[in-house]
Amino acid sequence: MQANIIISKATKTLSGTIQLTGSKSECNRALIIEALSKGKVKVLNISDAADAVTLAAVLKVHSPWSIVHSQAVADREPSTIDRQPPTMDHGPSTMDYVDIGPAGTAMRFLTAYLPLLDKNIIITGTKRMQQRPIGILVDAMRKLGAKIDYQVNEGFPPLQIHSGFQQKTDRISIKGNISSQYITALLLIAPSLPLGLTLEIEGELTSKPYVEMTLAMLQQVGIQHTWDDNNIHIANQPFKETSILVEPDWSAASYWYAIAALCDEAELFLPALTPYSLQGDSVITEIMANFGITSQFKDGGVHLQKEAKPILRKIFDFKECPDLAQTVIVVCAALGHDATFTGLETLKIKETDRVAALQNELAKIGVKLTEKGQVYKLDCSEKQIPEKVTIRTYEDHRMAMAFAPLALVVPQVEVEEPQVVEKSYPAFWSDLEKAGFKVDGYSIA
Ligand SMILES: O=C(O)C1=C[C@@H](OP(=O)(O)O)[C@@H](O)[C@H](O)C1
Ligand SMILES: C=C(OP(=O)(O)O)C(=O)O
Repeated sequence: MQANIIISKATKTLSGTIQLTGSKSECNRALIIEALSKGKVKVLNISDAADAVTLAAVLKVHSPWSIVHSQAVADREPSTIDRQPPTMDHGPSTMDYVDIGPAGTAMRFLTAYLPLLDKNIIITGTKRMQQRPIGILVDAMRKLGAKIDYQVNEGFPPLQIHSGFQQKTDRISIKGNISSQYITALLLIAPSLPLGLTLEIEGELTSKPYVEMTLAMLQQVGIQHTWDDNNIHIANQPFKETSILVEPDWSAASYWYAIAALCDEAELFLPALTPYSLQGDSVITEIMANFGITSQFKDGGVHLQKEAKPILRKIFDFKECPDLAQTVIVVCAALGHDATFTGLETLKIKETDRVAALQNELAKIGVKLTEKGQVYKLDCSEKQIPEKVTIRTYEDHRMAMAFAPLALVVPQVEVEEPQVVEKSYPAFWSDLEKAGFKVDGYSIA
């Protein structure tokens, strides 16, 4: 465990260039595609995000092809994978064991992918991962023909995946309002299923841009689909020989937008980000325009600039960009901007209950986030700025990164368990230092 760090910033100004790591979402999709394509598709600009590193290491061992598929992957230590002795429960075959830690997308994508490998594998994750629901996806995979058992609690990891997958149907109906990751997981394996797959999405679809990202990436590698009303269809079809270039992570960029929004003056360059991103979180450019941040795409990246202007927007919806919720809510709190938020339903089943975590930590500066049905209101009327605030991170990278910008308002922000940022943005603290923040107690592990 790492010691707490204390963040401070002498001036409310920001300048320079920050090179962000690759998108965890794009990279995790690309890695699964690379594996299923048996190396026909290569991944370029693999992300440093721990979740992507872990998934790459798992796929290095558990892949339908034996060639070591990319040097970057080959160099990584599969530290989370152990071959266990056979267990009595699963007959004579070897039971492999995969621990994907806190990586939600990796857990969901592997739950669809691993049954295709004809192996016996237990897949588990952190204590929190064992509380993140997966029943909807397991039910869908069972209907498709996978043999999956729950090891401890019905509906939650760890899962025992057994060999012997045989596709039983080409049509699955699946709820869309809990996590889009279940849908992405199924779409990623669809072209490799002998009968292809038609997915009927029941009810509303949450986090829709992530499903669009999946389909766009599949299209890039030659996989066609149709999407009519609620039905997405992908036939069995081959991947084309090509590469996928992972873009920098727009969710990571959001913290720099937040910092800029809390500065008096800001001019920052984020290379390689484009306005045509597959990542729905690129909508941060529009959201932050309300806080005076202009985004100019030139020189092969985006230039952020701060203009003083009144904040007029009062309602923000995060249904299509849930990972931006903490960033924007903390900015509103720091600026004392009372606002209303919707689309936060899925936040309760992410790395932590993010609504409860936000409520607890915002209370430390006297800001209330109240819940009425599906509408959340921020009340800054009793906001008070202490000399120092200590932020709990609840094993959630986004709690650490969303609250760090508060150092522009509170003289000292202490962050507990700062290593959580490794999940998606390992260089976050060193990038803050580069940008002129003082980060005391920080050491690269
Ligand atoms: O598909 C993806 O890469 C993701 C989908 C979203 O999850 P939900 O679909 O569960 O909202 C998002 O919160 C997560 O960080 C990444
Ligand atoms: C929810 C997230 O990740 P995951 O579901 O992949 O753990 C996130 O990165 O905010």
